Amino acid sequence: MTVLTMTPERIDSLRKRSDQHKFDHGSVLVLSGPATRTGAARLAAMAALRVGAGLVTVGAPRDALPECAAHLTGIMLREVSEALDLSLILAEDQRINALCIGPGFGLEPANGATLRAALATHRAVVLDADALTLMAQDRELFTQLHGGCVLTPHAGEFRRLFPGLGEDGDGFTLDEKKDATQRAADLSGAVVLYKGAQTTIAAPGCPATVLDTTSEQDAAWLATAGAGDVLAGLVTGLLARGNPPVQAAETGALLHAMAAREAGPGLIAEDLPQQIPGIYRRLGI
Ligand SMILES: NC(=O)C1=CN([C@@H]2O[C@H](COP(=O)(O)OP(=O)(O)OC[C@H]3O[C@@H](n4cnc5c(N)ncnc54)[C@H](OP(=O)(O)O)[C@@H]3O)[C@@H](O)[C@H]2O)[C@@H](O)CC1
Ligand SMILES: Nc1ncnc2c1ncn2[C@@H]1O[C@H](COP(=O)(O)OP(=O)(O)O)[C@@H](O)[C@H]1O
Repeated sequence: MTVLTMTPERIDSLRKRSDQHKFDHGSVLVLSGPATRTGAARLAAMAALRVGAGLVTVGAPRDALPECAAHLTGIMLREVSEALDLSLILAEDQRINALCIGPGFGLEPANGATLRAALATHRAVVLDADALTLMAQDRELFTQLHGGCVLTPHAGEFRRLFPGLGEDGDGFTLDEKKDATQRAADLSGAVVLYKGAQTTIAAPGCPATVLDTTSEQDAAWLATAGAGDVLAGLVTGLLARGNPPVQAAETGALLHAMAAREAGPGLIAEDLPQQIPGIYRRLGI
């Protein structure tokens, strides 16, 4: 079994060199839901910025712009009210090289069109939460997935998106979870990061890797609202920084668990991105 560790190569890939500027570290766009539902996207955006993406922008519907502006400082803001807005932004700004869609996004039918527009550009994209549910409801969207996509389902989302592959009432052994993750990656053509105390990650045609935190009390505190949104942002930031999708998923999961250890019992989602500087310092980055 391949167990994930923070190897010297992984640590090296996280460094910034003195001859680089912000655009060398990629540009992220995180799509938000409407007013009163912007928190999840903001958590993801903060995580993407902390992990080292050069620029991070939240794309939000018009009614959500004041709420986002009141909360965001180092993160930029654009209006994305419909699919056309996203297509125009992505056509105009070729530097945006990683997207995050799903946290707090909403399940309105028009969001399916926005998701389709994102997939059509073949940009690297993390699909989480509502993006996964939208794809479960519209199988045509599922067929648009490509090798630059990373899917980050929890058990409920996995069951919806991959009927017949997810856990039944008896739960999964680790081998069963690995097998389901590999099959899901093969079916979707995307990297699949299946969340939980045992996180399994697979790329199409490759065996799954495992991050097992079942014996860790601190990691159990990740069972809190928004922790998954932070993970989605970490992976998106790592994609923007040029990591291949499977490496971005693996390094993101490792940093997420390290952030939980660092923050400890009582942690809430907002605490997780703030742990990254301390973790990087201790890793010698
Ligand atoms: N700060 C914010 O703004 C936050 C905003 N958020 C946003 O809220 C939106 C809804 O997302 P969501 O995940 O809460 O709900 P949903 O898609 O209905 O799935 C939940 C159902 O699945 C099932 N289930 C099974 N296993 C499970 C598991 N391991 N973990 C969790 N669920 C599991 C479970 O069913 P049960 O097991 O109870 O039968 C449950 O009924 C989404 O946009 C998200 O980004 C949140 O991120 C929080 C912070
Ligand atoms: N008991 C646990 N032990 C370790 N990690 C956990 C545990 N419960 C949840 N997590 C992690 O916390 C995150 C929760 O994500 P998710 O269920 O999508 O929550 P949200 O939608 O509220 O952000 C995932 O990364 C998951 O692996």
